[in-house]
Amino acid sequence: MFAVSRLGSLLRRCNRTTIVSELKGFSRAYNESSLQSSSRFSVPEHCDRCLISRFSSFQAFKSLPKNLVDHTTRKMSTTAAVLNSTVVEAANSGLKLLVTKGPHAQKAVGIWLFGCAAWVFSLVVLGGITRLTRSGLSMTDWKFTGGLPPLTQEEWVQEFEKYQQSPEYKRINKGMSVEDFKFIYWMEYAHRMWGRGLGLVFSFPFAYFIAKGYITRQLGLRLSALFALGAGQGLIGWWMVKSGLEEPRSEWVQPRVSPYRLATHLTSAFVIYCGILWTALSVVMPEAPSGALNWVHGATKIRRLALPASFIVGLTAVSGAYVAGNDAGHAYNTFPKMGDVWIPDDIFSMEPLIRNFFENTSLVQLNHRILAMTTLSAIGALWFASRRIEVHPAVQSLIGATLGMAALQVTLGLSTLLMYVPTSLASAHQAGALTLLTFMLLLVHTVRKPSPALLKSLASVSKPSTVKVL
Ligand code: HEM
Repeated sequence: MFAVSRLGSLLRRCNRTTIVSELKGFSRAYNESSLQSSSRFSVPEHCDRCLISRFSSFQAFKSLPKNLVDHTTRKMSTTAAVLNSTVVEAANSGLKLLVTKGPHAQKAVGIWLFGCAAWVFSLVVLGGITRLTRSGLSMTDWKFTGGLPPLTQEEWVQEFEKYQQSPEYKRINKGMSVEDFKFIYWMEYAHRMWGRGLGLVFSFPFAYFIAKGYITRQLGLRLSALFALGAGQGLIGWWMVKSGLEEPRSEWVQPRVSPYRLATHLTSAFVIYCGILWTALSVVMPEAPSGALNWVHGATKIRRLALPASFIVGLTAVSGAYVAGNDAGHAYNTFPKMGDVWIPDDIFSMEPLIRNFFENTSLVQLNHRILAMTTLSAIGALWFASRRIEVHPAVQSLIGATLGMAALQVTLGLSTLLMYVPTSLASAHQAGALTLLTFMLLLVHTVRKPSPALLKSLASVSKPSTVKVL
């Protein structure tokens, strides 16, 4: 790594005198370097090769003594070979690569999976806006493969007539015009089609990569499970919408989807998102980034704190789904007190007791507040503890960024509540929850257990400071 970065700066500066002196140092450094015995598992093999060929064909070197250039090139090739054989060794001794056929395949599959994760992210946000603009109950039927929207005025009128039979029209939107109906219909239609689009964007490249032989059995099984979850998500979505098309229990109750089904739909979306993102990270980063052995020990300590913190973030997000599902954000629009009190007196007014946790506006909101504050404290504690732990600087920065995101998310949640749930803030708060989950996932992935091969090789390096960071 030392050599590659030296060469990189050499190529950038391109000044002949500097090049000559750099080259001499470069060559000397190679001879003396402990690099050949150090390990570096995720070596981008193609980069080494590409640098070597760039090095030997670089115009400015043509006028340099041939033996110097040849010597350095030979040394570089040897080092690359040593490093790459370490990769193979690592693979043979426990490092499981999810993608075969080299770095090009790894990159292609990684880009595809990160793209799919971004698609799911946007789908969740679009779903949130659909709910917040009360558009989610505008389509009164569902086909697995979808269908064309109404194209003529006559078809729009027919579709509108179907909507007029729904409890939402009768109790909330009575008197709505066809033009207004078109808006809510298009919102829901876009959400459904975006979901189906994900199915295509996921399955076609998946089939292609399988045909090319890039996907290992383990990755294939994992992605098939995620695909099944995605298909199931469509069914859950319709199961949720159906509950909103049924007549409410009493005439005083506003028609809305079941909070249980909404929470299931949202939680499943979070699980799919995290599953794809984790897999994408594992594809492009098959080995935990390490460095010196003491950083690996530090990472273990961070992992012990980060895992429970991630669990609390997940729980807070699910509790948020119940706040949304019960429209609980429209009550107690004050903070830190709920109205004039700290704890409303009706938090256990429903029978049986357990129902209060999922259906009682007061308790649902109180739970979300408590969990949100616990999340912020847990991440704050993680940040504080990490300052005393010797760990890779990138992990340190990631923890700082996660704490910043948690603070932003709490601010967004408070603003959503205090401003009576405007669509813009509420959907930013929802996107914030996903972003916070992304940070936590990235952190847990970065500090995951290194492979036995990496541990062994780090332990064999006597001077940690000579091991370069990737
Ligand atoms: C780390 C902290 C937090 C996380 C991870 C989080 C997560 C979530 C999630 C996932 C939702 C559901 C969004 C949707 O489906 O539209 C939600 C809704 C909500 N959250 Fe939070 N939240 C946090 C903090 C807070 C705080 C501190 C408050 C205010 C006291 C708050 C108030 C709300 C409200 C009012 C809603 C309902 C918005 C709606 O009806 O769309 N949240 N939260």
